[in-house]
Amino acid sequence: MSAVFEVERLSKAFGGLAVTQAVSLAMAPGDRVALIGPNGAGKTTFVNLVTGHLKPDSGVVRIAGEPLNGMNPMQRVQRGLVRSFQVTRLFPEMTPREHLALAVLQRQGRTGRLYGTLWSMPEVLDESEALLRTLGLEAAADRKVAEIAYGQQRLLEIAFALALRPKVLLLDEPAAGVPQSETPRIEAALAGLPADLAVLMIEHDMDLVFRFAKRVIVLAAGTIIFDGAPGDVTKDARVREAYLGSYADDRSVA
Ligand SMILES: Nc1ncnc2c1ncn2[C@@H]1O[C@H](COP(=O)(O)OP(=O)(O)OP(=O)(O)O)[C@@H](O)[C@H]1O
Repeated sequence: MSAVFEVERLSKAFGGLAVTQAVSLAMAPGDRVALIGPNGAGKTTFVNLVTGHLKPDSGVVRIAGEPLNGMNPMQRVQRGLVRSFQVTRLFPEMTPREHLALAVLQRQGRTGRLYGTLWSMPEVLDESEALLRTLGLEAAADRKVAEIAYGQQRLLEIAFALALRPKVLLLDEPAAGVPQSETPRIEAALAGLPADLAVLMIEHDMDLVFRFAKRVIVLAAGTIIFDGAPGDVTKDARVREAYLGSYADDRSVA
């Protein structure tokens, strides 16, 4: 299948520090990829380059064949490249239903008209309702975000991203900080993501990586040192040295 997301020789240095070094990858619709690597490997910088929050020194990012060079983050969202909204960017006084309605309006380019007309737009409300149901957020739908559980806030991040109808979804540690009792719901939400969506998840929790990803990319010191099947990643000598040594040993004992 042809690539929906392509990164070609993306590079970025901060002063003398080369943080992203000629990184290339391609993903097809439906791919489930985990991006892992030690602290400081350059994962966040890579995502910021891709989303347009940072300007690369060189390289190209394409969505469905279209180069995104020079586009700002919002233009990239409109092309289908969506990073899951961060909890810290949710509005504490607004409800999940209101967030999702706003996301749908944003996608439709109608954010100028807010509350007065929002509640008389049945198609916006129906879509919000469907997302609330998909993510299991019905019970929290009309409570203030500040008052709902952290796990529900993280589910809302995913719902918000889906309301933007991404082709490529970048997820940043979707279960981090979530109490163990709530993680099964996050994992269920990940398992239920649209089948044709390409998902790139940055994750430190290797158990979650192994349950979610069909392919693992390891970044170390700004370069990709492994890109392959989850079953092979813990056997790879460079990966063991750079990152996963102790985890791999634990698994081989288990
Ligand atoms: N704006 C910046 N200016 C200078 N150096 C930076 C900047 N942003 C990141 N760095 C450096 O780039 C390197 C990669 O950082 P980055 O945050 O991308 O790594 P990471 O893999 O996301 O790490 P973590 O897993 O800890 O979040 C680090 O050495 C960091 O100090």
